[in-house]
Amino acid sequence: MRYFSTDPIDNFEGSSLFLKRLVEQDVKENPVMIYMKGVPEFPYCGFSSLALRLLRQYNVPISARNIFEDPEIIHAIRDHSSWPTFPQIFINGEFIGGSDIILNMHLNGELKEKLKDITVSEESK
Ligand SMILES: N[C@@H](CCC(=O)N[C@@H](CS)C(=O)NCC(=O)O)C(=O)O
Ligand code: FES
Repeated sequence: MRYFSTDPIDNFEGSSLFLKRLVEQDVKENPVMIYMKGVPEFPYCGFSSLALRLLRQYNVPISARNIFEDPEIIHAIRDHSSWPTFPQIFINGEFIGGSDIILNMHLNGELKEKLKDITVSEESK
């Protein structure tokens, strides 16, 4: 499980262009990316917790970012997905949806299909 922080980056952190690029990079570089409320160990909200719990059943590397860490990132994420609420899940760069959608896809087998080519690399085991 990878968990990102915006802290170590101090050049143009906080600017809307920086955050837009950060989101683009997140979803490009991380096959399963979740923007959530809280950190994976302590989800702040049941919706984020549910989405994470479902994704964790598939033994794929999951990357997460806490939207409260830098609330400005919320705008960049919403601009990228055109989706208003959190959590937001991206798989292979594609916006998938929030917890309702992930739950439905888990139940109908679509999530398994979407995640089938994503493997856990040695370093993230
Ligand atoms: N039905 C939504 C539930 C998520 C939801 O309603 N999230 C709300 C409450 S956590 C939200 O993000 N509201 C906007 C905000 O808090 O900025 C889903 O499927 O993901
Ligand atoms: S933080 Fe209240 S419903 Fe998610």
